[in-house]
Amino acid sequence: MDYLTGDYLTGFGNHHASEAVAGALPVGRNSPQRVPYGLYAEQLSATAFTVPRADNRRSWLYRMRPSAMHAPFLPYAKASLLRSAPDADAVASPNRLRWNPLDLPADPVDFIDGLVTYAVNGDVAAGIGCSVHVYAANRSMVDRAFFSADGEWLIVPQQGRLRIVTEMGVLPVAPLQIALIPRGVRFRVELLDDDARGYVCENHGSPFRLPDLGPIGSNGLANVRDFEAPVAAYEDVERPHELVQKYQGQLWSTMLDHSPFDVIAWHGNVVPYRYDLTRFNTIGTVSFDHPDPSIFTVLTSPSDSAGTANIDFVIFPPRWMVAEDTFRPPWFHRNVMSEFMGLITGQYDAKAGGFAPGGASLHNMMSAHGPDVASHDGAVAAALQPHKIEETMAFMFESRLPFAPTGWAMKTPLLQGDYDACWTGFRKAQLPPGDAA
Ligand SMILES: O=C(O)Cc1cc(O)ccc1O
Ligand SMILES: [Fe+2]
Repeated sequence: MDYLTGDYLTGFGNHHASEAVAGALPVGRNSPQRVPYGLYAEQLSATAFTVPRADNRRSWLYRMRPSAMHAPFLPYAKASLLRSAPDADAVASPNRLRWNPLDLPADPVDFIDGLVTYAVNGDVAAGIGCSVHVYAANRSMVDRAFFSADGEWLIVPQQGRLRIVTEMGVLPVAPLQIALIPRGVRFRVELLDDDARGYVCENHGSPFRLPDLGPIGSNGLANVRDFEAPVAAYEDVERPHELVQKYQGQLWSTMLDHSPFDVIAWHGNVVPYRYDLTRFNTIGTVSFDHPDPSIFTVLTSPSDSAGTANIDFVIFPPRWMVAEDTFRPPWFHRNVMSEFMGLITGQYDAKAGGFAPGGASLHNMMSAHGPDVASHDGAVAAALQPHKIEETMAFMFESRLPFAPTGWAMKTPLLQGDYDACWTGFRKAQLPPGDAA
């Protein structure tokens, strides 16, 4: 199948149904006494059974063997740099931090072994916060599959196209698209190009959903119809397969004597999906002032406190800048929320240099940040013609919980020792003489 073609089930939060073999999906009941073809029925719950109907998420999978048929998981044999909170080596920092892009590997490395955690927040066991990982890989996963019991995975490719094989079907995903793999869903990442690099937000809290639109109305931002889930697809492979899971921040592994991608049919609203960020209907000011970046929210994981997200996934897409008498780039600010940023392509309008595609930055709760000197001075001097910011895509994982950078993230030479320097040398404002207290 070509990576951009194929059939997809569209919409967000829908109850879908799909069968790869005619007659495999039971009709009128979830768990008949005898499932067609001797398949095994299995419910996958992403929310508690009793969550109110509008937020309740579960799917039914009809597979060749029950998932339960496996030997005990043992600690993963290789050293992994994946972490989740609490992590004794991850120490909260009030400092502004920025990293150069993660190197692409020289030795053969697949998606699982190419993952490293940059920052963690919340508490994985309590089901709050997230873990932010970056992957750099040059090999497809072969005869092995992965799932996270710790949360759903929002995958943001930065370089290299991926073919993500999941229990519910196949999702090709390229840079400027995102993929979401629900908690517990097994997947395998194959590379469609020589190398792949990207970001992952592992969400330990409530599943991502679309933000409310308020006065924007019934359309706009990420539109419901642009989310694509795969149709059922399976493989009938009887070869040893390694199944790796992330459980409470640690990797565990077991062996199966078959491929776990043996789901013939499924229905429900727990689905992997992809979304093309270039379809985002970007909205901005047509008068004055730089709006809060919440207008760029693609997905939100709400917390128990209304409007105060466990995590927001926010993008900074190409857009027209037309504001009059306005400092157009992001303003200086100190935020109660904490901001982890990455760059997929191009240049970010608050930073004239130093923030490269594949790099990352962290501005934690109440840390003062904003445009660097060059971006500030340029924006103050600019003739305010309509101007299009083009060929760029930055993003932010914004959370109510401060991020703790991992031990790896604080020790790596990718951490820029001189990041604070981008905010030195601002000229002092000149007051009229004689009015100081
Ligand atoms: O810090 C950043 O660059 C992200 C950001 C962008 C913006 O337009 C307004 C506020 C904000 O935190
Ligand atoms: Fe910010």
